[in-house]
Amino acid sequence: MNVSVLGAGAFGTALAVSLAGNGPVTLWARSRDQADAMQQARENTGRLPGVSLPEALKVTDDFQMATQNRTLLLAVPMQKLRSFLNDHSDALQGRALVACCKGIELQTGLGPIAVMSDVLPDARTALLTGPSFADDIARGLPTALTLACAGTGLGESLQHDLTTANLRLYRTTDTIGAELGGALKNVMAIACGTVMGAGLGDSARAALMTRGYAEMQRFALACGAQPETLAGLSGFGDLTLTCTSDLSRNYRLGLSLGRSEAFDPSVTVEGAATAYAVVARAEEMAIDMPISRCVTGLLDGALTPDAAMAQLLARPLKEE
Ligand SMILES: NC(=O)C1=CN([C@@H]2O[C@H](COP(=O)(O)OP(=O)(O)OC[C@H]3O[C@@H](n4cnc5c(N)ncnc54)[C@H](OP(=O)(O)O)[C@@H]3O)[C@@H](O)[C@H]2O)C=CC1
Ligand SMILES: O=C(CO)COP(=O)(O)O
Repeated sequence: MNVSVLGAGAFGTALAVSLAGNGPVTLWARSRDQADAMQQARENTGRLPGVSLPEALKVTDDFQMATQNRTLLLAVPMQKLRSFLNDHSDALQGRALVACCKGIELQTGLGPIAVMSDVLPDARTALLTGPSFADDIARGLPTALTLACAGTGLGESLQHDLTTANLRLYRTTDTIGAELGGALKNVMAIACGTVMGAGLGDSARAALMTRGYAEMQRFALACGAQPETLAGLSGFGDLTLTCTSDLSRNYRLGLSLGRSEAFDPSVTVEGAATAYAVVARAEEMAIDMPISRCVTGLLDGALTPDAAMAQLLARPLKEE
């Protein structure tokens, strides 16, 4: 099995480390300096410090060389996916591409699979998503993910290629459900972090997670997702992880909002742009997304945590 991971951030590096347990893996970094430094130090000191890169993992900035392999994982942030595909469209046309990002594109309202198909109509596409911190995967801790692929044959072959000793992949053909579960849970994680940062309590977080899940389902089902997918690893599973752990960057952004503290803008926080994308699309579709709307209000500075919570509590009473 020959796999390349394109994008040497925290997640790309972690996946490459795990996959190297199966055989040779190439990890592509866009900067030559970064590729050289990683190749020499055998560590991604910037994004995944403390994890040794195994022998079977080669780091390069040579895109042509990296794309010789059969399976290509794309580990760049959601809002950068389109420009990455455009920059490398010649090499990626007609290939099997597995997106590893979570989110909805701000300009178009599309998820990762739809963006890949939009830019490269001949590509065969899949999505790897679900509850997993890069650090856990890289340290070989047990992890289960969802591999979403509309084509059963390609899905089975990717599931086989990308499963490792500690990384167990489940398969689905519901690409819409997998895309939306992974995108929306990040918005809910910002909300939950805010509640915890503001000291509003564990009970409030449990309420937000549950009503957030209802909101995720409402939106995803209206977009054509299957309810079982939302209840699986890519939806409920990732919601649980991200809303309860301060290893999550989305949750940590929320903590900062709750505490009125500054947050480093260079950190990848997918839920921020996705919140705006979801609210815009929900308005077009006349879907009620009160928690997502509050998250955009918090991000804008238009709402304080207390005002957001007061807004949610003052909504008309209804059946669960
Ligand atoms: N970290 C995690 O625990 C997990 C992350 N994910 C998902 O993985 C995706 C990536 O996140 P993560 O790796 O953590 O983010 P990081 O911020 O750690 O890394 C992002 C990487 O993308 C690269 N990049 C950005 N723009 C481009 C571009 N236009 N062309 C090529 N490369 C580019 C960056 O390169 P440079 O350094 O040169 O800027 C960097 O290597 C996100 O969607 C995230 O939700 C999913 C599960 C777990
Ligand atoms: O997606 C993740 C866990 O499944 C990682 O979460 P963050 O992007 O919030 O760090």
